[in-house]
Amino acid sequence: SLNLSVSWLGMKMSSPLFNASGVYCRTREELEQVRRSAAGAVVTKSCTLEPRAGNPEPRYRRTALGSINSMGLPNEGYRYYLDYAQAYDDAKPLFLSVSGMTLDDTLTILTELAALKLPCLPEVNLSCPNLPGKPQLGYDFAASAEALEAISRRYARPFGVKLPPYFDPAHFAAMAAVLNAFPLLRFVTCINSVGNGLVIDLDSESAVIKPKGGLGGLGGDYVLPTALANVREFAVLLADKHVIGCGGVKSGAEAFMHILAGATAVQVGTCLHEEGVSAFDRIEAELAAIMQAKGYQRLEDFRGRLKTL
Ligand SMILES: O=C1NC(=O)NC(C(=O)O)N1
Repeated sequence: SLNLSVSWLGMKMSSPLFNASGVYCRTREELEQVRRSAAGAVVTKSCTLEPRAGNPEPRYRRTALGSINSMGLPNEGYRYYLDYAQAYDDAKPLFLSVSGMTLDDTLTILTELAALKLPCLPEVNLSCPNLPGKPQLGYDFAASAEALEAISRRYARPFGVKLPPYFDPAHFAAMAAVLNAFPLLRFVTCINSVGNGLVIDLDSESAVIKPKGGLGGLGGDYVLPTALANVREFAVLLADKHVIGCGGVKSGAEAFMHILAGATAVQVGTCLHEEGVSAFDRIEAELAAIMQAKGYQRLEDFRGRLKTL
């Protein structure tokens, strides 16, 4: 029979699917819905030192090809998520997404996380594209190296990062060189939304979201090929690290593609936002059907085995 489980970094996931940070994970009610669902893990909304209301609305829109968002890191503040993690008593892995407004804030949050000696791993967000005036850290290789150096020294435990999409082999190589210098960095999640797209409504002749003149991060069908390329490139370039796939997953087919490209596990964002947590059951069943049809019993049978022409 089929086995869709994933064992990595001392954790076991019964399904390779879980939520993308930011979706179904701001409040404990949402987190509990994901925990009780068929998802194999749970990740929290990126947290900051203080609670944040985020950007003015409208700040999220579904479109025919996916989504655009400029949420602006609305969250309950890091203590809320540490409290949730302390009370969390489930075999399903819990990841804590951290996105301090400054490196110091991120280090403060991580230091308090370390002190709690919880099993949950941090996913440090280097890629929020929606803070007016703040560039995505992941596009500044020197600043990324500085942050990873400080985290490795101060947190000094296994951690992961959420990366922005890159679009040039020189950038894949440059960021891989930075990431490979940090052995405590055990996973990268590729990708965050494709930053600063502009969706225009023809009838109203207007942008569809309010922040930043309508600029926002793209998700869904728009980003699948970019997400797959980033998963593939970092799966090849990073030595002894896991790549978590994120971007454009709406069925078993895209989940299969992410794993074929090298993903250890796969996050679902836009599709989860639109469909709800039943998406995990559906996508998992579709993935199993594809594996069955191809004669694969386990994810290891095809993970990373993308062919080229
Ligand atoms: O990292 C992020 N990516 C997004 O696409 N949106 C959120 C946000 O704006 O809070 N953050």
